[in-house]
Amino acid sequence: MNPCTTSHLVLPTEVSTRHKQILRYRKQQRCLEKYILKLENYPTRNSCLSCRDMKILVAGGAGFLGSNLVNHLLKEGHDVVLLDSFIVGLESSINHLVDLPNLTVLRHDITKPLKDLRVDQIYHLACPASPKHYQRDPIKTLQTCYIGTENMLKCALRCNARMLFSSTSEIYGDSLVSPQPESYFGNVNSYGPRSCYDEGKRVAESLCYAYQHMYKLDVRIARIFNAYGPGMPASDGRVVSNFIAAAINGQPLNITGDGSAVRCFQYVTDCISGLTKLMASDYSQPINIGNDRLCRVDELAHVVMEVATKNGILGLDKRITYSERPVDDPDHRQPDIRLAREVLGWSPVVSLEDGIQKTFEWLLSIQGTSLRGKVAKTGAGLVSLPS
Ligand SMILES: O=C(O)[C@H]1O[C@H](OP(=O)(O)OP(=O)(O)OC[C@H]2O[C@@H](n3ccc(=O)[nH]c3=O)[C@H](O)[C@@H]2O)[C@H](O)[C@@H](O)[C@@H]1O
Repeated sequence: MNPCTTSHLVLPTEVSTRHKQILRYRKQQRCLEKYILKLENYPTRNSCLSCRDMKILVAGGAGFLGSNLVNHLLKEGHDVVLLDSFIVGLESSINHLVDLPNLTVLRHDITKPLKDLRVDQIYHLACPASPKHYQRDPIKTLQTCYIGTENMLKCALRCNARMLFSSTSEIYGDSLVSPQPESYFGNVNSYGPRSCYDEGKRVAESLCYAYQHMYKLDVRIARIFNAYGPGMPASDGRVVSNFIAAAINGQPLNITGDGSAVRCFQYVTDCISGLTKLMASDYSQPINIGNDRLCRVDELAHVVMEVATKNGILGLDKRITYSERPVDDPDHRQPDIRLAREVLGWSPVVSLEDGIQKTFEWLLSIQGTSLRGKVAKTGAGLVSLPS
């Protein structure tokens, strides 16, 4: 047996690694200090909700929706604590923000207990959302949905903060009704490859309401339908970024299935405005946030090809390939957004064509941009960026 592989041996390199970890941990503790909850100083919920300078925690803040939300909240003048495990979320998605004084970035996996952060509101968006990512480690996805959500709820409880949970259209499964109203209970396969996400989000909704029931915690549930836009990396794996990235690279657009699956794609700024309106509202039941314009997947392919052609990428006509449809891929997904219109006064405003054009321009602009490693690690698995 190679003695170097036995676990009780401590090699010199490990000693120095441990030392570095301790130093990083101390540094991180110093950075965390200002967020440690002091109950006597804590403002009441009502007094802080109308302020523009709230401290807001965005879990999953380096993800596609999270990074767009952080951007928006910073522009609104809030202090933002961005928390992300950076397993799916990309450091590059927040590189342009890290120098801002009112942003703090923490590397933290929400399945681990959370330090006492003092915040007024929590947007809990931390979970891989692309089937490619959430199916890679279904156990971790389930843990993130259940344990992670419970850790966020406990944090909200300690702070007396309002928490918005990002649920999903996937909780309706392969829907038997269309469009899907919030009252529809869904048609979900509890053991298929998507179940870790679908059932995970369902149990997380249930957990949010259990906390509301038991502890009067103030929760908001947004069921988000197929968002896309700038900030969704080419590697995301969802259809819009896959199609646009393929078009930019002059590759065929690959449809999984026969192209007849129906989705409704919402542009990211519409989604963010839906989330912030929901957070500011008094409505605590689940609410659909989506665009109700129907689009078959093959129609989306044509929209992307048209946009690419307009932008000077030629020769894409009929460059579509087909491959096997994923198991349990929902046939027909369309949000019923009457409730969001009525209760939040919200409806999507960006057309599919405009949104695809903007996303196309963004993906084109970041081609060749390499990731800059601005986020420093700490030994405890938490990271703080210098503000
Ligand atoms: O973005 C979302 O809101 C949702 O995206 C996925 O749900 P899905 O609708 O399956 O999203 P995509 O992976 O983008 O697939 C949409 C359709 O396009 C097809 N597709 C996907 C990728 C691709 O390269 N080509 C392609 O034809 C899929 O088979 C599916 O029919 C996730 O499962 C949800 O968690 C998430 O909430």
